[in-house]
Amino acid sequence: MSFKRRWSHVSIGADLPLPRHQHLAATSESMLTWTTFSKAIKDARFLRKELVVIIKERKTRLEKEENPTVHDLLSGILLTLDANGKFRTEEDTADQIMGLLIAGHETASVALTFTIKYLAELPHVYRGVFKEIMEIAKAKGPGEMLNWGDIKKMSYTWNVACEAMRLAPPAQMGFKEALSDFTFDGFTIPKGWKACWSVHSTNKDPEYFPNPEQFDPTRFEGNGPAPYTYVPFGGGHRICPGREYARLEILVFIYNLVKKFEWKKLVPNERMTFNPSPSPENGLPICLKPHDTSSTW
Ligand code: HEM
Repeated sequence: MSFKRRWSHVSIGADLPLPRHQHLAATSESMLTWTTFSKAIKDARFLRKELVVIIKERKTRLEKEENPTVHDLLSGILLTLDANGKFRTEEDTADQIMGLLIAGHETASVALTFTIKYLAELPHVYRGVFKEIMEIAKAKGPGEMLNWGDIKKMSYTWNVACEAMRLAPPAQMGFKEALSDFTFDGFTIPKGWKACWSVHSTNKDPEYFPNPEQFDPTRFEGNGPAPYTYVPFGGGHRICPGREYARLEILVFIYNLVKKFEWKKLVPNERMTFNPSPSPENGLPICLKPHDTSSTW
C-alpha cells in the first residue's frame, strides 16, 4: 500500500454536524456583540422556528394517541409536566432542545478536540494512554465491545482528558444568582445579583494547581483536586447532569482512535480562538498514521 493511501488527513475541531455558529448562538446572544454573532443569532432563530414546526406536528400526533408514551427526547419533553404542573409550550420545548444540543454536543466536541491536540503534542502522555488502552484491547476477543469494567480501567486516559478540560474548559463561565447578601474578597454582592463564575481562572489557580499552564495528568491521581477548585462541569446541585455520559463518550472515542492510530498536527503553532468555546483556528487538522504501518512521518 502506498505511503499516501495509508495516511488520512482529518479535521477534528470543525467536525460538527450543524454549522458551528448554530451551537454557539444561545450563549452568544447574552455575552457577545451583536455584530460578531448576528449571523449565528439569525441561524439560531431560524433553527428554533423550524423546531417549533416539528414540535407542533408531534404534539398534534401525540394528542391523537389514546395512551401516548415516551419513546424519545421530544415525546419525553412534551409529555412531562413542568415545575408549575403544566405542559410546555412549543417555544419552551424548542428552547429545551436547543439548550441540550449546545450543552451536550459542543462541550464534548471541544473536550475531545483538546485531548487530541495534547496527545499530538506530548508523546510521553500519548504513550501512557496507548499502554492503558492496549492492555484493555489485548484482553478482548475479536469484535468484543467495551464494557463498563473497561471504562473504569481507563483512569490515566480520563486524567488526561480532565487535564485537557482544565487547560481548555469547553464551557468558559456560568451565572449564579445570589440567594442572600454576601461579601467575597472585599466585594459585597447583594441578594438577587447575578454573579459570573469563571471556569478558566478557577481551574488555573496556582494555589491548587502549581505550574498551572503545565499539562500534568497526575494532578488527578489519588483524591484529585480539592472540591470546587476544578470546575469544567460546574458544581453544586446544578452541576452538569451530562458529565458521566460525556466521560463515556470521550473515553470510547479516544479508545478507538488510540487503538488504531497515532497522529501529528498539520499546523504546528495553530492559534486558539474563543467564540465562546476554545477552538483551534484551522479546526485542528491532523495526519493519522495506523499502528500497523512501517512508514515514517
Ligand atoms: C465535556 C462535556 C461537558 C462539559 C464540559 C459540560 C459543562 C457544563 C457546565 C459548566 C454546566 C453548568 C453547571 C453549573 O451551572 O454549575 C453544564 C450544565 C448542563 N449540562 Fe453539561 N457539560 C458537558 C456535557 C454535557 C452533556 C453530554 C449533556 C447532555 C447530554 C449536558 C447537559 C447539561 C445540562 C442539561 C446542563 C444544565 C443543568 C442545570 O442547569 O441544571 N452536558 N454543563
